[in-house]
Amino acid sequence: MSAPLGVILAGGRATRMGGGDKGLRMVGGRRLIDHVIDRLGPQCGAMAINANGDPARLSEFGLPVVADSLADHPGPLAGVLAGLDWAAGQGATAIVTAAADTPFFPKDLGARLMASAGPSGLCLAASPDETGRVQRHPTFGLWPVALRDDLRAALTAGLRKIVIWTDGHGAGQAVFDSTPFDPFFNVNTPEDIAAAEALMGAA
Ligand SMILES: Nc1nc2c(ncn2[C@@H]2O[C@H](COP(=O)(O)OP(=O)(O)OP(=O)(O)O)[C@@H](O)[C@H]2O)c(=O)[nH]1
Repeated sequence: MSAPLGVILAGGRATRMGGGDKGLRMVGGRRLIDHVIDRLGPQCGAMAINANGDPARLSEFGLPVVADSLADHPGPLAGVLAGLDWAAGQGATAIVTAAADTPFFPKDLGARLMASAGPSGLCLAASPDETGRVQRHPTFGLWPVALRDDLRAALTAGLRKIVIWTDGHGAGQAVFDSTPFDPFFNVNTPEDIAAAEALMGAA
């Protein structure tokens, strides 16, 4: 199987950050999306960024910027669908998604998702939280292009919660270690930027 394509989910309103594009925030002297590109690039074929609004503001990364294909559908699932539509146009069979606000996600994300995929080819990443309970991270997943019309129909019918759809398709789960810190730590607030910079040396 050829390597999946990579899609960086960079939509959303970033209300906890005070608005704007979270992916353009500086962490350790670089934009969050730069960190994500560095991690995802070696794990996939071509990459694209998904975001709403004017794509020109994200053109500096030199990657295609794909807008959500379903207007007015809040949440990252619309971004996953837009990524699948883009990948279909490239003749690809699957995408790996990564959130633009998560600078330390695992360097073996794509390989582990592929190794743990369910029969439909779907897989989500997960990691234990501070209580030891395994939490899924639905913005980090392996998504087969063959399911895009099914996803489009579900979203059009009002689906909001990713895991309802992935559970319905027997998605696999790749569980990553959370020590010394959770690699899916994401930057939501200005305080999280400081926390990410403190972690930078350890990542
Ligand atoms: N395409 C798309 N992606 C989204 C949307 N909402 C959130 N995301 C992505 O989903 C991931 C998690 O986003 P959140 O932090 O929960 O939401 P947010 O809107 O970015 O931030 P808050 O407003 O502070 O909750 C990030 O990668 C976002 O870029 C959306 O409406 N469309």
